[in-house]
Amino acid sequence: MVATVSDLTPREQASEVLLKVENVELRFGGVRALRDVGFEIRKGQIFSIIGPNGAGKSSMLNCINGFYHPTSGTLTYKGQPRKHMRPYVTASQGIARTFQNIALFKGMSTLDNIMTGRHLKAKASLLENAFWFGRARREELDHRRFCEEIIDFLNLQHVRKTPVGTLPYGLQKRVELGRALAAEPELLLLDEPMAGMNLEEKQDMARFILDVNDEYGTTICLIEHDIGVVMDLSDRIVVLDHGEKIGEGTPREVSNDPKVIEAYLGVQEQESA
Ligand SMILES: Nc1ncnc2c1ncn2[C@@H]1O[C@H](COP(=O)(O)OP(=O)(O)OP(=O)(O)O)[C@@H](O)[C@H]1O
Repeated sequence: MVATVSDLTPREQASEVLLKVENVELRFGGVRALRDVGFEIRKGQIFSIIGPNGAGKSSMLNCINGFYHPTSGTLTYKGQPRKHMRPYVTASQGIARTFQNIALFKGMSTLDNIMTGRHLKAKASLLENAFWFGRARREELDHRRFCEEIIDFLNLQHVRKTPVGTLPYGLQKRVELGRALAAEPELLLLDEPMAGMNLEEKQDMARFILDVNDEYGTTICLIEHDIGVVMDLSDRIVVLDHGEKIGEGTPREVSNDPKVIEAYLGVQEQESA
């Protein structure tokens, strides 16, 4: 069941629905990765999707960015229902993502990796780019300036020229966030941004996620197994289990929901004890 408006805070009620997911079903042969899933993400929210391994979280993110196409159900982004949209089209409409396993160009520098996030913003023609004159030259300089701002924002100045493959894991994750931000997304999908990080790296990443949401006004959809982080950051949480939505609400509502405790939070506590 999608949350009723009365469940939302006044700030959330005042903001428009950016993404509406209705009755989404996703099958891989006999596997039903998602079953009748529905929720709404409002502009400005930090929205999290949680649940045990194999619950369907990444599948949901892949449906949102067009990597998978739901077997049935509807995704409506900015009021427009979408049908079989490819990732580059969703990207051009303002949806960017990071991946569970870092997907960067390891031999390239931090700056060059972040610059790759700008390619959809390029308008210069092939000819202009080939000879690097006129619009191509101006664009390149603008993109570079924009990426340098992101590097400052994410505190990456000291590694701006370093090949990312040589950076510690936490910094690589931060570069990946920078590359996603370079696309100036309205909706940023983060797939386990804290995975494999130590406590200090997690605290840094949590701070950056809050700052991105606050300073850039970016709406965030987060998948994360670190429940402490999820509870601290999220405005709203949806809980999946075996492809089904078993709970939704504020962090407080979700953490007190017996169904969610039984399926996920209780198990998490036992594992970390
Ligand atoms: N490309 C695929 N082909 C076949 N089955 C898939 C595919 N992608 C996902 N699945 C199946 O769909 C189900 C949901 O997987 P998904 O990766 O979405 O779960 P998850 O909640 O993200 O898990 P985790 O927390 O371990 O990343 C699993 O049973 C998985 O094996």
